[in-house]
Amino acid sequence: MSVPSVLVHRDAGVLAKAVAARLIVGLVDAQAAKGSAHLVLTGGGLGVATLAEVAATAAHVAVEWPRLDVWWGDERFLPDGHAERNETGARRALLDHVDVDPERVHVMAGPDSGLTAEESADRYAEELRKAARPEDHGPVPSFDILLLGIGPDGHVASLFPEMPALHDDRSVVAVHGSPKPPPTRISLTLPAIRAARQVWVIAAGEEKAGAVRMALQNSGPYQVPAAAARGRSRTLFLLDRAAASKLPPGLGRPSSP
Ligand SMILES: O=C(O)[C@H](O)[C@@H](O)[C@H](O)[C@H](O)COP(=O)(O)O
Repeated sequence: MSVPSVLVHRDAGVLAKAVAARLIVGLVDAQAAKGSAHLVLTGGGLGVATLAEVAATAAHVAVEWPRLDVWWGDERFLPDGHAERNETGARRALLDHVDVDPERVHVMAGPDSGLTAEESADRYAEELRKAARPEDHGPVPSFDILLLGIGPDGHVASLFPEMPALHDDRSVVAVHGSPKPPPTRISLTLPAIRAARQVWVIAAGEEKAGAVRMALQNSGPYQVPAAAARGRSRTLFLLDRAAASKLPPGLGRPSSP
């Protein structure tokens, strides 16, 4: 697993723009190398703001959107089209504005599908399994870039401290009793997250500073799930100054004036 690199930007607005630019280049590079790419999106305010900045960046046309597989790290178990679904935010911010192949936008089914949360998680795990190739050596594709927001409690995706999902070796699980509403969610597990080539943890605001520090100081993954958010070849913590404000000196190189 890769040791995290930390990049710090002036504020949340600059951070979202910088992550968007980095994401465009990362996808272009992955597609140049392999002909296609797998991207895992995160929910949350900063995750969606980043996608909106991708849509607003003229260079996004350099991404071959029809050859991108879009996944989610987690989803709120809400009906299709619900304003609080991570999918809804992503479609409004970006996916409705680029020519993605609908067959390659892999949605975590909500209750309107007739599935229970457990069945929805199982279906997603199967979709991931079908997309995996022998060289991935596992039940999920080697995601090129996997985005994660982080909560003040150190959660990533819908993996909250001390919850059973953290001990699950499947790739996708249903989460009940989420401390962050809504209570029922679908989430990739840590093994699925750690199958990614690159994991980017994005965070802005003072309220994330403690979680960011714990995530970078090798806390236990059950107390701080973000501490296990590591990519196979690269891990980035992309922060604004406020979210980086509790890092020990020397950790966190300012990336923008
Ligand atoms: O479904 C969700 O809510 C997200 O997947 C969750 O993991 C989010 O990324 C963090 O809680 C950060 O959210 P904010 O960026 O809104 O603080």
